[in-house]
Amino acid sequence: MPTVFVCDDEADILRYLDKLLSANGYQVETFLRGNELLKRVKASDAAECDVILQDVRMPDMDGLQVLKHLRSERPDVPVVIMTAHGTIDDAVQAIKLGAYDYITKPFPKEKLLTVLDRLLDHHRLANENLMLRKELQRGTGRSETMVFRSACFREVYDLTLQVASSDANILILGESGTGKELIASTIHANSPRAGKPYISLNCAALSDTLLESQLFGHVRGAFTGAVINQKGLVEEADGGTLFLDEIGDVSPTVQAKLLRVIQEKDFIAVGSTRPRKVDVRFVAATNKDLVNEVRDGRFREDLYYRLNVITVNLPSLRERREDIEPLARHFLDIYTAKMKKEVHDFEDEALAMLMDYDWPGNVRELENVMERAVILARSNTITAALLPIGRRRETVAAPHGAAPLVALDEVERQHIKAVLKRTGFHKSRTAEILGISRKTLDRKIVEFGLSAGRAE
Ligand SMILES: Nc1ncnc2c1ncn2[C@@H]1O[C@H](COP(=O)(O)OP(=O)(O)OP(=O)(O)O)[C@@H](O)[C@H]1O
Repeated sequence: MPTVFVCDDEADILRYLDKLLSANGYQVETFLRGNELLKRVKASDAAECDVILQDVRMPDMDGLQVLKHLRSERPDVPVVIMTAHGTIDDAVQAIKLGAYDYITKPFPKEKLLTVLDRLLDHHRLANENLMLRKELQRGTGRSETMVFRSACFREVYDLTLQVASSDANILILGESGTGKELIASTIHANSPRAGKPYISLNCAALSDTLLESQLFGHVRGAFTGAVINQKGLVEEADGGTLFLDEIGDVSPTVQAKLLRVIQEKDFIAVGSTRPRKVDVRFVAATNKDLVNEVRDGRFREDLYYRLNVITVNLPSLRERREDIEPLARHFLDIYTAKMKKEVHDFEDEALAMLMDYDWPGNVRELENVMERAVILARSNTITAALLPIGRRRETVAAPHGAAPLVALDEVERQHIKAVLKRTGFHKSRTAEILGISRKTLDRKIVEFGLSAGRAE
């Protein structure tokens, strides 16, 4: 339930607002004086107050002064100012001082509720962005062990270390889950930029406008909801490395902006006119055939050449079956330690199944399978029954005319398949209809074996 702090020197109005807002799903705290409000806000933490509704005329303190203090004390809490009819100057001043919006008294209750609703939506979005940014950057500086036994992956690894020491931009190609992100962070960790930021961004996880503002930042007022200046990831990666995953999904507008920052080493924040200098090394990755994308006009050729100074090609897991067993043992160790379980080995049949399977989702799929197996394991060995691979999905015979009874994930698979078919395999549209992110859809396509050629 969102919390509103309301401050007005008229007790009747406070009572009215308290009743109105409480009845509409808000938690309300009221204050008759500006300094009481300030004291409470200073003592509150981020979770305690979502929005402040404040009268601009107050007996103890000038309302605009209160606003000024509020903004410097807690710039994260948006303030809506209430002004009297005919005092537009106050409203203008308040907006200049950083109020989110103003509302003129007397106002119809719907008007106030709409303003608050809209504000909380924007605020929620901004917080989600913040969480997303944290999520996106979670990989920063991680130094995971790279496990392999095959000669072909050894070559990839050697090339990775070799190119890491240069400052060239690098393009990593490989199917989903082959370890592109891991290679990117290894490049950074072994480069002269190692002590500087490593920032990773999945371009397909964000809408076009959000991606642009995440990358280049925005200035206050650039669009509705842009209440503060926001640094972009390009700027945050200054001096370090920016990893752009799923670069093949980037729109032409963002492609043009990326080309500029790579070529000119400067960028312009959304809503700004002033270019800013940065020094960033770009590592990009995709599971798309970029040459095809360039040929079909969906990806700029000049950007392709700028990013693709050196290419690292990651083989799929089925092309390096020698790596399956060491990887499976590696994930077994990780998840038994995590879940504090004593599972040390594989039944022969289980190992044979792992070796036989085609792994369309590559190392990520193997990791997921191992995590699940460890969770479900009841003894100290991984048995074939714990592995959801290579077995036919069971159906229960149905009475004449009725649909067969199938497992829930089969229903999910069929539904995703049907929507994909209906949209002509348009992934963004499909994800939108299903109400899931593009990334989740991609994962499910792999998991359910629904790639374009196979979703017949
Ligand atoms: N050689 C390896 N050794 C150990 N762990 C690995 C190896 N390759 C991949 N992994 C692990 O497998 C998971 C998937 O790898 P990663 O995220 O790097 O793949 P990706 O190619 O970037 O996937 P996507 O294309 O879906 O973004 C990660 O948890 C990663 O740490």
